[in-house]
Amino acid sequence: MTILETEGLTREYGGVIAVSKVDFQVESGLITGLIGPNGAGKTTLFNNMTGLDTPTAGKVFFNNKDITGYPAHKICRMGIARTFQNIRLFKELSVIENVMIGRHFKTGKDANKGRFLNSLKSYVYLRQEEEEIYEKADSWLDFFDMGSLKNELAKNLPYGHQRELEIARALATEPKLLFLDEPAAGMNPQETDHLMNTIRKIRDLGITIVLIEHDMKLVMNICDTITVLNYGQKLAQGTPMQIKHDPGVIEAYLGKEEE
Ligand SMILES: Nc1ncnc2c1ncn2[C@@H]1O[C@H](COP(=O)(O)OP(=O)(O)OP(=O)(O)O)[C@@H](O)[C@H]1O
Repeated sequence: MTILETEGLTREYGGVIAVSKVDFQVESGLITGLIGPNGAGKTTLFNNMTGLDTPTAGKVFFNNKDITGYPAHKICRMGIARTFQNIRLFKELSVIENVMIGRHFKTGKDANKGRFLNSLKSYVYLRQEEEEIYEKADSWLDFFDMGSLKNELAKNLPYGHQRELEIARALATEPKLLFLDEPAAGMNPQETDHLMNTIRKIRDLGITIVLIEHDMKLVMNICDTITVLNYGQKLAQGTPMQIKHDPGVIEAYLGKEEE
């Protein structure tokens, strides 16, 4: 079943066509890789599917609903979460507070509900909600084997843990679909191996994953399906094996990587 798709998605900046008429499909329950050389349009496509940017043409559908142009917070509440290429943690906050912020983002609307007249009721409600948010964040940290680090400041974590903490924060919004933008960037081989296991574990929870990644070992090992962009256009789509042997892909991308 297709959980998300784009139809003819195009994003033009002035004269630059960053993404051109891309039809991209994400199948529910799978890990989809999005690869391509630098400047191919991967992050632009991510931004246009997650509400950080609006396509100049084309459509985005989530569970068959047209979400083109929806703002990021609305898309998040519908069940799509993401991480970014660069680390965006609150470095002076604790590890668990960073995860709780993700959960607050999801529940924020309800927490503000009965603002004035129901202030006492809402105080009790917020206390309860805060405890639930803490418990939930705690269980996500256990999932990431970071339970013992929950009171550390985020800035004191080793790099690989910081990147995984960002994923934990995104998961705290309870998404059905998770976008990861270069999750292994800057990781050493041990950290990358740990990340691969983590991503598989997330998929096994039933969460659909789309990832942009330059690390070919990671992409080829964990993706069920891969889409390749080149100069803003879709060049190929298939299993890792099909992509590995696609002459157009080898010329545009993998060939260069193997040099
Ligand atoms: N806000 C913008 N204004 C103008 N041009 C942009 C903007 N964002 C992206 N571009 C251009 O669009 C093209 C695609 O960029 P994008 O960042 O999406 O590529 P990418 O595949 O994610 O690259 P990388 O692997 O290096 O992160 C590039 O030529 C880039 O310079």
